[in-house]
Amino acid sequence: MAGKAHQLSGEEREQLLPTLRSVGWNELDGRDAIFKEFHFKDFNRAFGFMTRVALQAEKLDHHPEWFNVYNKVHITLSTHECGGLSERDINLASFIEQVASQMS
Ligand SMILES: C[C@H](O)[C@H](O)[C@H]1CNC2=NC(N)=NC(=O)C2=N1
Repeated sequence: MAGKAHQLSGEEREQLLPTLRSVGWNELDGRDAIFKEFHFKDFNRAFGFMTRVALQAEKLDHHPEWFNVYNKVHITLSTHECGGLSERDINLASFIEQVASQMS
């Protein structure tokens, strides 16, 4: 991905996070990252969702930390390069929302 990621400023967070908060993303305690739990009808839907997200993550060279069991997918987003939240996480979260809305 082009350019170096920078950790979001307070002002950038005020601008970018409310939309994601309104659809269930929360900031973690003790770590500069965002988290959301997704629930699907069954494993096929959950894994289909993960497959689509994985292909985009690879394209963006920005990858989720995630956990799956059956129909549940827990996702944490953070940027290692800058040690916290960057615009890359916001962009990936927005893509993830688009995919989830098409899968559930
Ligand atoms: C070398 C490679 O470009 C980096 O390790 C990328 C890969 N995927 C990544 N994913 C996430 N979530 N954060 C990163 O900083 C990151 N960096």
